[in-house]
Amino acid sequence: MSTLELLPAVDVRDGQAVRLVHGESGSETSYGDPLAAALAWQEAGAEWLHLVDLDAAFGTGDNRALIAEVAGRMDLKVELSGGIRDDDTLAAALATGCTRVNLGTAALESPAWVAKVIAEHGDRIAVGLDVRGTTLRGRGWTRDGGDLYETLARLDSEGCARYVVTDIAKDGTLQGPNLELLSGVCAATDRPVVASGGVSSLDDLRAIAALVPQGVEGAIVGKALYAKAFTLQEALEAVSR
Ligand SMILES: O=C(O)c1ccccc1NCC(=O)[C@H](O)[C@H](O)COP(=O)(O)O
Repeated sequence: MSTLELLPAVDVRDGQAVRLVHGESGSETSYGDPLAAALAWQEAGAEWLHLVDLDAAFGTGDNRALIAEVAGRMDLKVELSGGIRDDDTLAAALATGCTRVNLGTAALESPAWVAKVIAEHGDRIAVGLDVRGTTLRGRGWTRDGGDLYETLARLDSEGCARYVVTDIAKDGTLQGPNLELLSGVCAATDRPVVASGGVSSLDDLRAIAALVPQGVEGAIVGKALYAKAFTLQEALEAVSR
């Protein structure tokens, strides 16, 4: 059985590392300098960083220069998310040298463009399936965007390499991941799944790791690390086999 990958999260709003509750704009808790946070996860042994431009996701500006600086300073693999919706924003994201980008809104609103960039960039494109129940949400998780399983079937047929699955009701709440949702998505696709939202404890990570045989490849951890529920070293140890 292979090890669950861990992706500590650095979500950037107005130049600061923050965490939101349910992804809602205005619910920010600030955790200071994004580069310092990213370097801390890297020094603690992270192999991945999940880096989000929340302003770009919400349409309240962007942190493009800062995101490029953080990504450029990392020796680890970077997954870049937030507001990547067209050729310009995709080119800027890929030019940071990140390992892959995570498309959200575009997969709901611009399916033809997403199919094209999946064909062009393959494994460098992941799609974020951000849901309330089984309804997808786009535009910084503020607008409904269709049915999870219908969209998943379409993206599978277009060759999407991987999905980042977030239960918005859990995100930033420290209430534990939605294991049922993760199992449901894994049953519906043969592509790897990255779990996101709600991790609160090492037991949550062990529960997600138990889904690796079903197709879960990784877990994003945000609030729990900032709240010091456990250290990254403890998390890496908990999911290594
Ligand atoms: O990833 C996005 O594009 C995004 C857009 C709008 C709101 C939030 C967004 N991402 C949030 C995250 O990726 C979180 O960092 C992640 O789900 C961690 O959640 P948690 O462990 O519950 O803090």
